[in-house]
Amino acid sequence: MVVMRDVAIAKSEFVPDQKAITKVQDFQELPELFEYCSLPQIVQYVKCFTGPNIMSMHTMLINKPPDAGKKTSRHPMHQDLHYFPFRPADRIVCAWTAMERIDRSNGCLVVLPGTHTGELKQHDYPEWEGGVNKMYHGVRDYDPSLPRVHLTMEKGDTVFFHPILIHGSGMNRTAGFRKAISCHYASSDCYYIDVKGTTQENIEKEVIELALKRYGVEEILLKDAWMAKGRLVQGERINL
Ligand SMILES: CCCCCCCCCC(=O)SCCNC(=O)CCNC(=O)[C@H](O)C(C)(C)COP(=O)(O)OP(=O)(O)OC[C@H]1O[C@@H](n2cnc3c(N)ncnc32)[C@H](O)[C@@H]1OP(=O)(O)O
Ligand SMILES: O=C(O)CCC(=O)C(=O)O
Repeated sequence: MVVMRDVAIAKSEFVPDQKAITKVQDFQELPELFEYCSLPQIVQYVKCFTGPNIMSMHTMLINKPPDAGKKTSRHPMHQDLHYFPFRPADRIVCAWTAMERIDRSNGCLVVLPGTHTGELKQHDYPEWEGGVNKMYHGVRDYDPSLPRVHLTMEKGDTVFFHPILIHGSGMNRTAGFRKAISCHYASSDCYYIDVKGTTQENIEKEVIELALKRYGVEEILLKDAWMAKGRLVQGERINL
């Protein structure tokens, strides 16, 4: 399990540590949370994208904190495929469930409809004055005049979205922590790719640096991190 803190409050001496937590990732070893990934209400839709052999690849309990005044609670516009060294993209889907009412005031999801039919684009850190969270890359060039849809959701509402869809989330202007739970699924028939020489090289480099710093692991590729995180939800584990 990885606990992530908001860059603007991680080092604050005025904010208690647990109040800086912006998400808990990789909860696949925690049975109560992992139950979300096999809920029939979710899986019945997931399998329309993945087919019968379903793997959970990435899990998150997102706890977007009240913004500390630097707008770091925003999540830059991105395509999730940037982080994934497996294909095909059409066999990957994210389920994202609101754990309370979420609207523009507490930083709802923002999507650019139709962009899932495009290509994976170059991602880099956005040049934000107040700083940006580590490993929060943003899509470099997209048409800012494309229509945006803000997803207002009630508690328990779930969206399912494609990994090439350009999306992000806004600033939390409220005093509460905005909570959502999500799982990225893929068909176990998907296959790993080598990201060397692709736009994904920059995220692989960061993951390698993090693995060395945190776990002392020297020889690792992006796909090794994903192989270790993936769990079979239903069907047969084939490639992933
Ligand atoms: C490849 C990542 C997997 C995500 C795949 C997801 C695909 C789905 C779509 C998305 O979610 S897109 C966004 C994907 N990115 C992330 O989810 C970012 C996840 N980030 C983290 O989990 C943590 O921020 C991270 C593990 C990278 C923190 O790493 P560290 O181990 O370096 O943090 P640590 O708590 O040990 O603190 C080390 C230093 O960083 C600082 N720090 C802590 N949190 C930070 C933060 N959020 N940003 C920048 N700096 C941070 C901290 O103050 C400290 O500073 P000093 O070294 O100066 O003492
Ligand atoms: O929950 C959020 O604020 C954004 C989540 C997101 O963009 C993602 O999981 O890819």
